[in-house]
Amino acid sequence: SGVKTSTLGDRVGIQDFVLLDAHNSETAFLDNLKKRFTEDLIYTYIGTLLISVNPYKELDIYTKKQMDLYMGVNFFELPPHIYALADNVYHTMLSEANNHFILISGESGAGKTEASKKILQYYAVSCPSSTLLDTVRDRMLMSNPVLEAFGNAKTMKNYNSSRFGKYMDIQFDCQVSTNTLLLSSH
Ligand SMILES: Nc1ncnc2c1ncn2[C@@H]1O[C@H](COP(=O)(O)OP(=O)(O)OP(=O)(O)O)[C@@H](O)[C@H]1O
Repeated sequence: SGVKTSTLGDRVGIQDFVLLDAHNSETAFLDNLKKRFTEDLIYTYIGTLLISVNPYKELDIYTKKQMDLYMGVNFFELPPHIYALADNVYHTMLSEANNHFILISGESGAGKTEASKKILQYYAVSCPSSTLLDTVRDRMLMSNPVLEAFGNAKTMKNYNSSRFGKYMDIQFDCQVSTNTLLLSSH
């Protein structure tokens, strides 16, 4: 089949496509995604890239407990998760002291907006806290409904489709707290 069972974590199919024997087989690739998806495992890595399949239902994987679990953990120690990616980017930024970006792409309804919200929520919870920062964070998280109210529309593919591209710039101060969020629409 070209798919071998991982010995780590969730054990359904393979968690990282780098381990797929049939690395040039689209069928094996899709089979693995499907196998994991039917077990509600929506995330799979290709090395440090993360593939996400929209579950179109609420999953119990975005709790504070899950966030705590992924904080500061080695990328490949736990099952693939968007929190692992967010955490990895954050810590790489700290250790390399330079800018990093997360590029989220996919067709309409793929779950890009939801993914960006999960990342923001993760940073809101995992970064150091103070009264001022909490205010900035709340504003940051609450900016989404405002932008969606102006820029989203119901389409055939997505009942809440963003009709604009989104660029978010999260700036951290030297105490590595979230500082500012700049948004621009095109
Ligand atoms: N991780 C998730 N868990 C549960 N539901 C999700 C998840 N991701 C997406 N969805 C569901 O799918 C819908 C569409 O997702 P989203 O709006 O993020 O897509 P998009 O890729 O941003 O689409 P567009 O390009 O049209 O704006 C969401 O409103 C939500 O109902």
